[in-house]
Amino acid sequence: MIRIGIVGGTGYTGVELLRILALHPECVISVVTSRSDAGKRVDELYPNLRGFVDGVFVEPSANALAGCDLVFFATPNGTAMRMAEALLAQGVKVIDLSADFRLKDPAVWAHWYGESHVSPHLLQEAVYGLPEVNRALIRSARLIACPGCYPTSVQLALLPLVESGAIRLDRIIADVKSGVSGAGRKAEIPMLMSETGESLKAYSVKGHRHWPEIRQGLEQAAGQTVGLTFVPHLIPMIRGIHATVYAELNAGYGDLQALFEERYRGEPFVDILPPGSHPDTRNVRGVNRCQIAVHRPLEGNTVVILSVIDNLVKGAAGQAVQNMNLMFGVEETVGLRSVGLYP
Ligand SMILES: NC(=O)C1=CN([C@@H]2O[C@H](COP(=O)(O)OP(=O)(O)OC[C@H]3O[C@@H](n4cnc5c(N)ncnc54)[C@H](OP(=O)(O)O)[C@@H]3O)[C@@H](O)[C@H]2O)C=CC1
Ligand SMILES: CC(=O)N[C@@H](CCC(=O)OP(=O)(O)O)C(=O)O
Repeated sequence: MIRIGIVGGTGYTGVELLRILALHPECVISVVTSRSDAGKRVDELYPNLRGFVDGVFVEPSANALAGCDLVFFATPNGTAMRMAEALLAQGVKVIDLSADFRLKDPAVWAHWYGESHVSPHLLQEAVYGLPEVNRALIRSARLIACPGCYPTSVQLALLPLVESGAIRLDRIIADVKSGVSGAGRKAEIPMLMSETGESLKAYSVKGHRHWPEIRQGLEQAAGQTVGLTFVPHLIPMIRGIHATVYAELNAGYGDLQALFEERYRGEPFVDILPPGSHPDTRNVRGVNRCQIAVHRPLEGNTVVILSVIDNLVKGAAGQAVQNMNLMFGVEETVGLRSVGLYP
């Protein structure tokens, strides 16, 4: 059995990890941390876990986590980079759901995250945990940087086009909407129901920290620089991400539906929908799945890709468990097979 530690067990991605891991046959949840709820029973804070998760939250420390085989960080940016090294030195593997190890260049990381990176050498070692790209590297990694939620939806939408040279790389547009759980559980006025409940707005148009992450992934796939406009939006739903991605086709681009079906053939968690489909976030709610549809509008030389995920599952905790399965030699889909809720 894999002995699991979760740092940040009271947050939205933390409790989603608990929900998935509670039913995982190869895991035992050994340590779950919280500073503000230390001493409280996990199922007192989250009664949905009654009968599935036993134990109390404990204060986070390398000592408390040392007996684990694997520690997930479901913490704000800037936390894992301060604790990962001590754990790795004790032979504990680490999967970070935050952005601490996603960017390879420490200067770029410092620019977008507002402080210097405290473990820059680990940026080189960390494997970007997008299994549809890095499956072989993930299997032998001891430190995984789980992709952000927006970057997961956008990269999966674009990889077949970028890898095959089907589109112009200098004018890609990603228009992406997120539910409010993407901002986490912390209390903030802009996230109140009365602020977001009947309202839709874009934000960070000038630059969002997921922009360099998406670009890094696309540039690795293309082998050259890309030009990307990324505009995130906050929409009045709890879970879900809907990406609408626009790109200009190059001459001789071929059958796009076949391109996507071929690229993701055998991928357990990417579902290419039939031609003409319009994916809906509710169909992936609570499941580790990305549904994608490829469209050619009537006019122009544009391809439009629609991509939906649950930000807390394929965009965070589910993808983290997918990585765990690969790292520990467990069949990739174990603990992750489920069907979305409808309606
Ligand atoms: N929400 C989402 O859709 C997604 C989130 N992510 C990333 O995952 C990470 C977690 O997100 P989310 O679950 O939404 O966040 P939340 O704000 O909901 O939860 C954060 C958790 O971290 C703990 N925590 C906060 N500060 C520290 C600290 N300094 N040391 C140890 N524990 C700490 C909190 O508990 P306490 O303060 O009691 O210790 C809490 O349990 C973030 O980096 C986020 O960007 C990634 C993809 C999607
Ligand atoms: C809706 C919303 O606020 N979303 C978050 C991004 C989600 C996320 O958690 O991103 P990281 O993992 O990179 O921190 C935001 O825009 O800041």
